[in-house]
Order: sequence, then C-alpha cells, then structure tokens
Amino acid sequence: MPSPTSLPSWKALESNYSSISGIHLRELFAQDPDRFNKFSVQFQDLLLDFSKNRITSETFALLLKLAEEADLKSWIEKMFSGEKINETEGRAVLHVALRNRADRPIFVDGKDVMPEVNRVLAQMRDFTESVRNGEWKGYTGKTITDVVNIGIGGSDLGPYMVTEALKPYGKPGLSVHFVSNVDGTHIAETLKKLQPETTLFVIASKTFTTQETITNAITAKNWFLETAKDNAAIAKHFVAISTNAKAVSAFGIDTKNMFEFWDWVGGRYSLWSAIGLSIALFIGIDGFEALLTGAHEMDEHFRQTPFEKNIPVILALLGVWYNNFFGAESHAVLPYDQYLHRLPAYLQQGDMESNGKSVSRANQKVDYATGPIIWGEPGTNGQHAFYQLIHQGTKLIPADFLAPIHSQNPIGEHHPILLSNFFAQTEALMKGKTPAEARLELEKSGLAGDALEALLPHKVFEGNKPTNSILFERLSPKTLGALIAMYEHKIFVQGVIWNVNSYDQWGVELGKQLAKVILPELKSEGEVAAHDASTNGLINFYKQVKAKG
Ligand SMILES: O=P(O)(O)OC[C@H]1O[C@H](O)[C@@H](O)[C@@H](O)[C@@H]1O
Repeated sequence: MPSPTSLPSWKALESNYSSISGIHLRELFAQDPDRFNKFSVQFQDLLLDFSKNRITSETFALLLKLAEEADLKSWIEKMFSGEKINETEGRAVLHVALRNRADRPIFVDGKDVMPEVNRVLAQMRDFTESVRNGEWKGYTGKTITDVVNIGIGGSDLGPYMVTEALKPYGKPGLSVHFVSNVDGTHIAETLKKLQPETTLFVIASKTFTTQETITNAITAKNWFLETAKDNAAIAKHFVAISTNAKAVSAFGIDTKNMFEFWDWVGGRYSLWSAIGLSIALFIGIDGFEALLTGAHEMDEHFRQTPFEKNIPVILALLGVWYNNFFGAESHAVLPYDQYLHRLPAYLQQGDMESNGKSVSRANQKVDYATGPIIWGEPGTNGQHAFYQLIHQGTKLIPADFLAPIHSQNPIGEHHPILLSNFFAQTEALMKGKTPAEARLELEKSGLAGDALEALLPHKVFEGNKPTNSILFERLSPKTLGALIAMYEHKIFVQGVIWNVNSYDQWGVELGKQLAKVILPELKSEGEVAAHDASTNGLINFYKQVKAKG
C-alpha cells in the first residue's frame, strides 16, 4: 500500500483545493439550487446532510476516487472476512461479528466465530433476565437494585455512553453506575450510595491486568466483604467480563460467573460483546439485541452501498479533506440531545486511540497528518462556551451536528427551541455575516461614524465553516447502534486512507511502564534522583509535603 500522498487522486485534490479554497459556501449554494439533494443521503430513519461542506461535485468525485485508489473495497472485505488486519498484534478485527445478526459464518484461523458469539449472547440473556426478574438474589436473599461496572477505556466508555443515551429504556428500580478512575474518589463516592446486599459488581477488563480496574475491583471486594464477611457470598455479587480466565479466577471470581470475549475484539470496539453486560442489565437483552441490529444494518450499508451513497465513507472522506488539505487539526462532535452527552468522550477514545498514529502499515514514519483531535459537548451548552471560537476564531473546526426529530421528553417548546438552535448554528456557520450586512445592522441600531467603524469588524462573521448535519427519528437502541457503527466505520475508512493500523494502541504503554517504576519510589524513604530534574523535583516535593501529614 503506497503512501496516500502519492496517489493520483491526492495530487488532483491538492489542485482542487487551490481552486476552491477561496470560494465561499454561500456562492456554492447560490450556484446550485439542487445542492442539498446532491449532497445528502438517507439511510433508514437517518439523514446525513453534507451539503454545508466546502466541496464541489468535482471535489466529491476526487474524494471518492481517493477511496478507490486506497483500495478501500478490498480492505472492507478483509475486515468483514476476519483477516488479521491488526498486524502489529497479529489479530483479526471483528466487532462486526458480534452484531452479525444474519449469522453469516466468519472465520478466524479456519474456525467460525459465530457459535461462540451466540453462546455468550445466550449466557448474557439468561443472566440479565434472572437479575432483572429478581430470580437472581444477593447473599441475603434480596434482589439486585444497583449494578456497578468497574472498567476503564473501552471497558467503560462504551457501556457508560450507551446507558446514558438509553436512559428512557432502563428498568425502573435498577440503577447502573460506572467506576473507572483509579482516583479513590470515584469508587468512594459511588459506594456511598450503595448497599452490599443489593449491589452487583461487573468487573470489565479485556486483559484483566489493568491497574485501575484491578485496584477498584479489590476495593469493591473489600467493601463488600466488610459487610458480607463470607467469601462464598462473592459469587452472588461479582461477575467478570474478560478474555483472561486465569486472571479472573486468580482474582477470586468463579469462571462460571465470567462472560468471555476474544482477542479479535478491540477494547474501544467492545461494547457489542459481553462488555455490554451492564447495558443489557439496564435496558434488557432485547434492547441490547436491538442495538446490535442497528449496528448490523449499518454494517451492511457500509459493506454494500456504493461509496457515493455510503454514509461512513462520505464522513471519512470529508474528514480527510479538512485534515489533510485544509490543515484542520480537530473535529467537533455536537449532539443536540442531552442523552448523548458522553458521545464526544466515547468518540475521543474510538477515534483518537485508533488513528492517533504516526507510523504507517509499511512501518514508516508518515509525512502527512493522521487522526484529528475529537472534542465536543451537547448543544446548546457548547453554544454558550466554545462556539465563539468556531464562528470567529482563527482555526477551522469542522463539526458534526446530531439531533433526533422526536425528543424523549417532549415538554412544552423545549425540543423545537433546541432544534431551531441546531439549524440556526449550521446556517450561521455556513453563511456568516458579511461586512455589508453587519454595517446595515449597526446603522439600523443608530450607530454611525467612528463608533460604527470601530465596532464593524467585530460584528462580521466570515462563515464558510463546514458542518455535517445528522438527523434521526428518535434515539432508540437500534438507531444508537447504527450511529455508533457509523462512526466506527468512518474511523476505519480514515485509517485505510492514512495507511495506519487503527486497531493497536502502543501509545498507552509508556506511561504505564513508568508509573510502575514510580509507585514504589513514592512509598520508599528518601529523595529520588533517578529521573530528569523536573520529575525528581515533583516526586520529592510530593514526598516532602506528604511527610508533613
Ligand atoms: O479492558 P482492559 O484490558 O482493562 O483495557 C482498558 C483499556 O486499556 C488501555 O488504555 C487500552 O488498551 C485501551 O484500549 C483499553 O480499552
């Protein structure tokens, strides 16, 4: 696979960029009344309007050509057929198998993975149903009222984001909590609200070696045993989700209370696996399967739809366009749905851990930009915080706006007000306000002369800011599944174009290694001198102040 910058379409995009970068989106809309129809796609209840992007038909055709030249079609087939496309770890990448509702056989090392996937799903069904219907009892015979998922990264962000997003579908009387941070405050504040006899801990860790998770799990176990005083009671209150049975039983959880998944499931792509147990406990297994169905249907759309109508492909190509040709460094995710408040945080791991790479699949340092910085907040909160910079700052921030047509809480005028802000912001970002328009407004307000001239430049909005608008009927489990899969495939496509392995994460290792060295130093006597002056200084300052008590 050659560097993307050597592809003919890349060169053509460079000259396309030079010819269109001076054109305003206003002009593009004025030139073509059909622009919305041309640059929007509908898939089931979801509409993607990408017409407010700085592209012409020629740009779009060249971007599609880039996908062809990057051999995207065959990469998609490689992923879906279980090829080991995570080369640095020698693993297949098969989150699509977890939601393969068609049960199409998928082979890894000559073995169909589907029977195992279905076995664990059935195990999840039995378990979650018995907890939810009260058959599963705590050690004193009480039903479970609280589930605490202990995990971090991919073993936290997905289930947390989804249970927040699907709150209206949750079982009354059953609460889910998430503890991820090794900061003792996180678990302490969570446990304050809970009773050991009615709490179920779900210890979620692919490797079951993650320091944060094991530390939190031990604290949870100690807290539980302080009251229960009987190791045998653990079986009723602790279950594990992992690929590492040995470590699970070493921790003291019976492997019959373990839900398995496999090394071909990446952490940040694992909410579809048993890692989704807290989701299934909260919304029920049928709701969880609806989430899988939504994702599966997006998978099929991605696999089978020509690129020009393929939503993840289009989103990915537009991202490449701004990242590599306009030099945009970040991408904002702006959900106009309070239930999606954790979506930006979830996609930070999904996208940044996947494509935050600088070595190519050919093991060479890349000389072009790869994954963007992902950030965002729900609308309208963001409007009153950072939109100023998007509108009038010096940086180009492409953004995704997402919203449901129907609110889950249709109270008074709230939802039309929310959506009017969505539409107004994307319009304002696109159109801006010209100096002539700003002048007219100021004149109407009675301002004139020097005062007007001084204020005028501050009142001008350049506009020409690109946005994607993603509307869907309502935030159901199925639609949410489709939305998440849409972003997963967007990330995949970008990884293919940038020629990086989106499925390893070596960048998380160095800090872990160094923390292991420093932890004993924090506990030992005397000053440390083994590090650089800054690190020594910080550690020794900590030790001095700590010693004072
Ligand atoms: O599920 P685990 O094994 O505890 O890993 C939790 C997280 O650890 C690291 O930060 C990375 O490898 C992440 O991708 C992963 O999600």
